[in-house]
Amino acid sequence: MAAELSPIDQAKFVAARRSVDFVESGMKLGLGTGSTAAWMVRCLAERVRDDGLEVTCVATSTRTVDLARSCGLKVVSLDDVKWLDLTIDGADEFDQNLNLIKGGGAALLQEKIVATASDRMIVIADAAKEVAQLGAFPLPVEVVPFGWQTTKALIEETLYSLDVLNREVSLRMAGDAPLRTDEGHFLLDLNLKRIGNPRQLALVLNQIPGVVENGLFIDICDVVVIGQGDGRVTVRDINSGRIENGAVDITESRNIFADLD
Ligand SMILES: O=C[C@H](O)[C@H](O)[C@H](O)COP(=O)(O)O
Repeated sequence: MAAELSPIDQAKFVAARRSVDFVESGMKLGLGTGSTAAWMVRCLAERVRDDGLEVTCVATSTRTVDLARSCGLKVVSLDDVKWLDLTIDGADEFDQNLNLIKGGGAALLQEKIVATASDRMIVIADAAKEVAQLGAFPLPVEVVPFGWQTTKALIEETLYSLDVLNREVSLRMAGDAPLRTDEGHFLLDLNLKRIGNPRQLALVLNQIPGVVENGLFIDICDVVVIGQGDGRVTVRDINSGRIENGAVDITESRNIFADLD
C-alpha cells in the first residue's frame, strides 16, 4: 500500500510509472533488473491489461523473467527478436552526461547487452542516484571464475597505472560462497570513491583477460526519469537537451502488487 512505502520506494514507483508512458503498442521492450525495474514491470503489466497494449519483452535476468511472466507479460529471448525499440532499467548511479554505474543487482552483463541492442534506453531512478562524479557506488566487474584472483591482481595493477588512489577490490559473496551471476561468473566490486575518466576505465577494464564486462554504461542511456517521494518527476533527454517536470499520483501504487526485491 502506498501509505506503507518508504519515500525512496515511492520515488522508485514514480519514476517507473512515468517511464511506461513511453511504451507504445507493438514495441519490443527490454526489461531491466532491480527494485526500480520491478516497479516498472508491474506498471507495464497494468498498462498492458488496462490499455490493451501489445508488447514483446526481453528480460535482463532470471528474476525479471519470472516477475514479468507472473505479471502476464510476453517474454521471449533476445535471439528471438534480435533488436529492441526501448529498454527501461534502473541504475546505481548516473551523472549529468547520463553515464551510469550498474550491476548492484548482479545483472550488468545481460543489462548491457540488452540496452546496447535497443534504439533507446530509459533509466529510472530516485533522485539520490544522481551524482556529480561516478564512483561512490562500488563499480561491479563481472569476471570468469577461472583464475579470478589473477584477474583481480591485474585489475589492481591497471588501477594503479591509471593513478586511481582508492582501489579496494572485493569479491562479491552470497553467504559463504562467491555470488554467481546468471551466466555463472563472479563479480568483483571496485571501491574507487571517484572515477575521473569513466570512458577510459570502461575500455581498459574490458581489455584484461578474465574480465567479461564492467558496470560502466557510457553513451548508452538516452533519457533519465527521476522520481521523488512526493510524486514529482523529471524527464531529462540527453539527445534533445529537453527537461520536463511533472507529477505522478502516488496513490496509484496501491493498485500494484508491491513485492519489491
Ligand atoms: O544489476 C542490477 C542493476 O544494474 C540494477 O538496475 C541496479 O543495481 C539498480 O537497482 P535498484 O533499482 O534496486 O536500485
